[in-house]
Amino acid sequence: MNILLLGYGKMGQLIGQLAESRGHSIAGKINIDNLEELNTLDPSTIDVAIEFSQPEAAVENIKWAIERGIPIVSGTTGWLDQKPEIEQLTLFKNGAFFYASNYSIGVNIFFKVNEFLAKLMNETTGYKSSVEEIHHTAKKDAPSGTAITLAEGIIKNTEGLHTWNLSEGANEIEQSLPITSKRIDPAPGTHIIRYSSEIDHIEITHTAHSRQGFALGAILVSEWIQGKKGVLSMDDFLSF
Ligand SMILES: NC(=O)C1=CN([C@@H]2O[C@H](COP(=O)(O)OP(=O)(O)OC[C@H]3O[C@@H](n4cnc5c(N)ncnc54)[C@H](OP(=O)(O)O)[C@@H]3O)[C@@H](O)[C@H]2O)C=CC1
Ligand SMILES: O=C(O)C1=N[C@H](C(=O)O)C[C@H](O)C1
Repeated sequence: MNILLLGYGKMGQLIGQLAESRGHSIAGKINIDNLEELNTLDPSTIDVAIEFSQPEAAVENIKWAIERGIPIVSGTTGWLDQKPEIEQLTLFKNGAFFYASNYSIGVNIFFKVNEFLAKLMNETTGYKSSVEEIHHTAKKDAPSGTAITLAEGIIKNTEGLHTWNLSEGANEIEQSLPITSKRIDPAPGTHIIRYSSEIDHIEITHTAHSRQGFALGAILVSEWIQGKKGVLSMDDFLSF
């Protein structure tokens, strides 16, 4: 595949290295300071655009690819209020748009375990649920996209929980799941789900040891998306 990297920071660089080691070529490495390079590219030579940039840049990057008929695999977090607009454009242009808040296979297994645990906990009383995420200090958004996906998985399966809130103290909000965000270097990404009662607590944790799992997942999805159309997600890609 010939891959265009939209965003060439920590993730873009790792994806580039890994993609080349799998025999793919890189059509371009686009950052804020060389955006004009996009005008020199021939879209018909690009098999996929992989987008890991920043919240304010994601929508324009994704639109750029969809409008040129290039399948787009996006991992940028913190812009999802505009996802419906992107989904509409994808369908209108008969394009291919893939989004995941986390491309690691381990985290996607963790998402399933989280939903299963939430269903079990919904059958009992006395436990308070919460989410904690820990990332490096350069992260621009909070809570993490992964923490939001985890919170949605809990809320969907818990009677009486209707929303989530970014928790900065001990204050509890009725019918809301608290998410705590911590920024500690060099944490690539840790997510903890807790159910606490007076008697005990239950905790499940996913800890990324590096960014390798995110990068590999994005490449595997980019290989898989070839020839596909529509709005796609990890549920389409994974068989579990
Ligand atoms: N879904 C997943 O599995 C994962 C998602 N992420 C998400 O991916 C995103 C990127 O993460 P990461 O690589 O660590 O962040 P970095 O800050 O290291 O990289 C982001 C890059 O995007 C560049 N950029 C800024 N504006 C634009 C633009 N308009 N077009 C193209 N590139 C631009 C930045 O350039 P400059 O530095 O010059 O501003 C920077 O090089 C984040 O939103 C993060 O949350 C991260 C890991 C996994
Ligand atoms: O910014 C990061 O680094 C990460 N961002 C994603 C998120 O917001 O969930 C995924 C991963 O945890 C790393």
